[in-house]
Amino acid sequence: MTAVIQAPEAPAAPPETKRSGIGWEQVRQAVPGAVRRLSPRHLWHNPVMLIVWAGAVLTTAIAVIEPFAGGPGTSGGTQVPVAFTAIIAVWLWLTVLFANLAEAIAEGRGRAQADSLRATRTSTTAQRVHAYDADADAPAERARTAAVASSDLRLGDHVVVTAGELIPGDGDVVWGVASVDESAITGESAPVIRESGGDRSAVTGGTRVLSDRIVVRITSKPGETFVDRMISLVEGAARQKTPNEIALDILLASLSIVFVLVALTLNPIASYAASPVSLAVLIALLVCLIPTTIGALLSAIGIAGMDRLVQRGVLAMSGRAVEAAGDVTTLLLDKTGTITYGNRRATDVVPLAGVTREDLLRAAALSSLADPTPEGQSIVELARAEGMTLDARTPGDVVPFTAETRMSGLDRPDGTRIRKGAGSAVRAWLAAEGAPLSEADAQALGAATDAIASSGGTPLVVAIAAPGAPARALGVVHLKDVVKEGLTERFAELRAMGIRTVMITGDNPLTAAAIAKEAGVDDYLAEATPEQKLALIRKEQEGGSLVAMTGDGTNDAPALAQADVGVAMHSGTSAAKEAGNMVDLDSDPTKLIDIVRIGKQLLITRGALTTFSIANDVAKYFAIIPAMFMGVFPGLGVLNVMGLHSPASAVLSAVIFNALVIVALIPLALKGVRYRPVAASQLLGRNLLVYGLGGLVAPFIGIWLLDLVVRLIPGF
Ligand SMILES: Nc1ncnc2c1ncn2[C@@H]1O[C@H](COP(=O)(O)OP(=O)(O)OP(=O)(O)O)[C@@H](O)[C@H]1O
Ligand SMILES: [K+]
Ligand SMILES: [Mg+2]
Repeated sequence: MTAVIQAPEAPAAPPETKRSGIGWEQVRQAVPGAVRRLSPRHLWHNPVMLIVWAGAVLTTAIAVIEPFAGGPGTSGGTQVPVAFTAIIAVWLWLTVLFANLAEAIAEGRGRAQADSLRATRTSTTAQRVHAYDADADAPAERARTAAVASSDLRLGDHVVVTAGELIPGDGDVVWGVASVDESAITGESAPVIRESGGDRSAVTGGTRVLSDRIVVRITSKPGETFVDRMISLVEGAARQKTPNEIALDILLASLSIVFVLVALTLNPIASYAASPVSLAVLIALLVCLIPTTIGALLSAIGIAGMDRLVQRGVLAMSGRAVEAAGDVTTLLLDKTGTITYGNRRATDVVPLAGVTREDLLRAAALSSLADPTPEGQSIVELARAEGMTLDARTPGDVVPFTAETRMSGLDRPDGTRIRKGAGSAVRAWLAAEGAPLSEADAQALGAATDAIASSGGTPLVVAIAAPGAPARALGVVHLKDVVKEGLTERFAELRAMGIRTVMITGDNPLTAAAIAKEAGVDDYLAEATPEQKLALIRKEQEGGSLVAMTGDGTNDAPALAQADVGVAMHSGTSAAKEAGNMVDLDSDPTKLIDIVRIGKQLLITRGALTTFSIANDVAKYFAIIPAMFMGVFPGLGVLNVMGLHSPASAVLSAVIFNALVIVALIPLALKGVRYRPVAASQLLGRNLLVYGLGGLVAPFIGIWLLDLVVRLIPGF
């Protein structure tokens, strides 16, 4: 492994996907695919290889006709060996084959994983809800269900899934909480919690419910599920060229055309002194000069980059996102569930003067009975744990929590209205009710919320407006959350990569500051609404930054869609997963370090091999031209520094070298060049030195060695 950076808790990849080098078995399995790709239909997308293919066809035709037209004759004034054209033709075909092999091996790496994913798509029976019985206590009991095949489920259907059953399709949990075994998809054997109301509501078809019972709303059609997308991703079927790849392709094609012209001008020059160079030699020379190395490996590099991400448990929906990750300068992270574990729970209540602890807790719990968020449910649990009895029926009109209002509540049938939420939101509500806080209350409330916030907790202020009495604040609920371990070191690594981390949260500035300090992020934005998150990303992008964002909530979705790299947590809501262009199966926000490293590695590998390829081609020109014409222009013999045996052996050696270089570089293309988090300029300098200089020197040594062997062939 070249990985300099390793996740402290590296997730276990499914066993069949644990692989680093290339085995013979992999090569053997790729050969049929490589042969199939010899059809021009497939090569159409690869202009450089298409030229080689056309050259191979032409040379083959010449080799077939030659014997009837009186042998190969002379080329550039020298006698050409009898088998010359045929051998060149064989090596040109091999050149195309090697290029195809690179791509086929790269694609083959995902096949085993695709097969095991396909196994999760087996049809199951789903308990589809067709009616509700309003008198039953809990939603799962109210549901009247009928068994249908999972393939018959439609968007918006509700299904009940009970412990031991497979979840029949992708969806969001709308009622209940369950532990789910997602190992079929993530390879991670520890069960995960999926629950309604919060940011951990998405479930995936083919995973198994281990405990309890949930109601799931189906969010994807059969055939368009997450697993379907995952399969086409790991198989590379959905792969499209990125704009960068297209640009590079155009550059390589233009270079090839220049070399076609160079090859064509050889004859008018040579013919002053001798008979023209044969067509087979011209084609061989052309293939040596055009950038075949990078042309052969370009798509394999892209596929391998995607594959490396899959190995780390990240599904990239586009190659473009992977490339963007390599250039990311700013990383925005959601606080709750991303930097913290995300199960914000009520641990305590702080009543204001003149309010009993019991009154405060009862009001908070009443307003939370119909609040499905984990925060709301935890308040009910706290009240029950303290011995309070609460009627479970929804008592009045629910005011649901939204990220915009930062508040939720209940309007009871007797006219009492209870609100709980962020301090600023509840204060504004009180003011709107015509009962702003008294000086003393404001001070006491401020002290209580500040104390909770500076410890990193989230304070929820509770207020009540009973009929006939002025509205008033009752006190504060303390929601506690825990910062994930090991974040500080990982953010430091990001800093070393030149990436600024910014935490964005809907929470108040004090809590945000405390958590930001504890987690070690560079900056934070507090009390951010979804619109502000979006605006922040736009602002960063306008300033020229490439922005990555990780998030899990529905309120993160617009920002995830706007970010250049939007990494949705697999545990998050369906909306978040739809909006982003990557999904992290392990729901680990620091995975972005791996994503950035893999993106950078992809860009560097492509750059390094392009440099090598072009340097190589230039060197080949100077390596073989002197040998080719030494018979005609004896002066050129001086330049034949390697003492190549004959023009024919020089050309053949160069063609063979050109083909073998592709094979030699397949492992590097698939594995990626080494990456360390150093300054970009340093990296560029080092790569130019290694791959540029290496590319210049390698042909001289390689062709010289091959010539020693080729000269043993009779006639050469
Ligand atoms: N169930 C709830 N009822 C009332 N108020 C809530 C509830 N949940 C959260 N709040 C308040 O709303 C604020 C915003 O919460 P929200 O979960 O939307 O933040 P966010 O934008 O997702 O940011 P982050 O997830 O990073 O904390 C919280 O800080 C809290 O004060
Ligand atoms: K070449
Ligand atoms: Mg959130």
